[in-house]
Amino acid sequence: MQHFVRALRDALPYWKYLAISLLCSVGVASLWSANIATLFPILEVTLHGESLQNWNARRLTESKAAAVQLQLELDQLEASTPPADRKADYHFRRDLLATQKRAEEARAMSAQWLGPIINRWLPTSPFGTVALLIGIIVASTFLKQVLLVSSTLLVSYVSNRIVNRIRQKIFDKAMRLDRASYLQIGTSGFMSQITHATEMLTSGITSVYGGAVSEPLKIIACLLGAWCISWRLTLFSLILAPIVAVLVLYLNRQIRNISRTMLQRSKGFHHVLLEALSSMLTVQAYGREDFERDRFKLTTREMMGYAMRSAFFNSLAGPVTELLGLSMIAISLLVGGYLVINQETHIFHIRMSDTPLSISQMMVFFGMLIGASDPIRKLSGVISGVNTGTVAASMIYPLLDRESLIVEAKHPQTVARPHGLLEFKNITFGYDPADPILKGIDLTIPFGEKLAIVGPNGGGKSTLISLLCRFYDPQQGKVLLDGTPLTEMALEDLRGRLALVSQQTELFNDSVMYNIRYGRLDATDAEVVEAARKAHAHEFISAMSGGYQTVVGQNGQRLSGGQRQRIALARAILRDPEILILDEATSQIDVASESLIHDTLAEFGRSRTVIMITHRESTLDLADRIIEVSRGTIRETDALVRPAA
Ligand SMILES: Nc1ncnc2c1ncn2[C@@H]1O[C@H](COP(=O)(O)OP(=O)(O)OP(=O)(O)O)[C@@H](O)[C@H]1O
Repeated sequence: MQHFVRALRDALPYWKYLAISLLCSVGVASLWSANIATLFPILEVTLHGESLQNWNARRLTESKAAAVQLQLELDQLEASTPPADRKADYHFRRDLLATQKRAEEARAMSAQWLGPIINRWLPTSPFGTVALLIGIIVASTFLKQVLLVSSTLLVSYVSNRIVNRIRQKIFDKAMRLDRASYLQIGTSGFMSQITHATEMLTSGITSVYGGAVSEPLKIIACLLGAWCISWRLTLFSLILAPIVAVLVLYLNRQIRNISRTMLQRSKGFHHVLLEALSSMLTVQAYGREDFERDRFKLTTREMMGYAMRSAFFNSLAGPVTELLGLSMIAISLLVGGYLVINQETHIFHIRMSDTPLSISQMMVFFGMLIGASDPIRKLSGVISGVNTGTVAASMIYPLLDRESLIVEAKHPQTVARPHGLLEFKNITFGYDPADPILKGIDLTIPFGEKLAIVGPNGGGKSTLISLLCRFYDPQQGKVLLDGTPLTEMALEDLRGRLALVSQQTELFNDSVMYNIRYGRLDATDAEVVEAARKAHAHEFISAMSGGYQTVVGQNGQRLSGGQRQRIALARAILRDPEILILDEATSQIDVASESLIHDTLAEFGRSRTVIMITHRESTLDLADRIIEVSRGTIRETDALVRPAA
């Protein structure tokens, strides 16, 4: 719940909108009960066929006379001496007379107060009065709807603003989180949070700032109206409320549990969806369409099962809360009917009213309870909204609070541009610290060197590069640029010096121009073309019908593997980095093109450090030095791997 409260607190910057919405809700609630209260004069006028002026004057006279009469009775009673065995009756009667006298005095006072208003503003004919009151009801209903729409729009605006901000924060978190944590949550985890969880949160916030304020206000306004007629009867009619509250609490817990499970399963649902759609080639090549369809069907069926359970408990919430409304009305109908028919003030020796209730009072009392039962029913929707919001917030906020394991330096140090020396000092690192991949690595790379890294699959070559990019920090030892640990440099500064062309070429589903320019966003078209020329990509790009505006498809799937690699290389060249990292970056490029690219790299590499991970012997020709990474250790070797001349 505390996370949901945080989401609600996020609305504080929009307090003006919420304050206006609250005022609208107060207006709606007041008009809601006022409309019902207007029934009273209509009934009085219709039942007695007299004008309101007469009715009020009669009420004033009758109440004054009744108060005088009650005072007389009270005086007589107090003058008498009660027998010893009737003392309780004596006190009861005296209290009753005193209360009734006070009630009649209050009624006389209200009639006196209302008199000038009624005389001045209301028509004198009974029908004119009824017509005017109906006109007032219609106008106030219209005003109530305007206030309702305004309040709904304001609350929707605020909840959508909050949720947009939260979506943005989750996205930012995905961008800034360290790689280990990112992989742990997974793309599907982030997708489910950004889509499903935030949607649930919107519904929760809207419920609280919308229904959780306006519906209870309506209930309070109506119960207050009923309270004014008979507070004892109002309390009596609420006798079943505690039982209903226990049932609602039980349903709440069920709905919350199901919502939590649904949200967790939605991650699996996104996972299956993402995996199947992004690996379509493998799915189709292996004829696994039915297999994937079944997998998807299973997750959707599972989701549907939970959705049905959620619908079941949510649909129960309506009848349960309606039970409260119904019980209120049924009890008050029974008791009220008895009191009015017999013109009594007590039932089963329990006092329900000070003076016997009139038919009009009883009708308005019922009207108030019926008026309260509708928002009580709607409250069930609010409760389920709050539940789903609570669950969503309990998933979202821990993610937002998650700190990246890659900590930004508080006081970043500056390193010369270009740097002079890159060092890996006594590096030990494992994705699982108990199982190190790199063990006590020492490596020094002077600026301008072209270093080739070779070694068996899984030896730790890419891992070494990940440490240089600070995707991970080593458990032991340091990576240093000119003696400054990378952990003490600004991350932006460090990564601004690097360009990585990784094994899995990642391209965006946009134009070739966009993909190359991603290396340096302010590059001109001419610079992009120049970079493409250096990567020997210009020829094939120009040959395409759209040229540089050709859209490459999702992850560049409309291009060949070698073409994708050349675009990625152009992007890295455009970045003009201090350290160019090529992780099997030319593995799919044909031999003729590769030798041309090597010429480019030889030229381009003169003013920067180039680190090449490669299994290709031809690439080794470019290197000034070759090292082998195997089983977590490095071996510096020239003769071992360099092919014989
Ligand atoms: N994110 C990760 N989480 C856990 N283990 C990982 C992760 N990435 C790599 N590994 C493991 O670390 C080891 C080294 O992997 P790495 O990618 O560094 O090898 P490599 O030398 O680059 O291999 P290749 O030549 O096949 O690219 C492997 O055993 C791999 O299973």
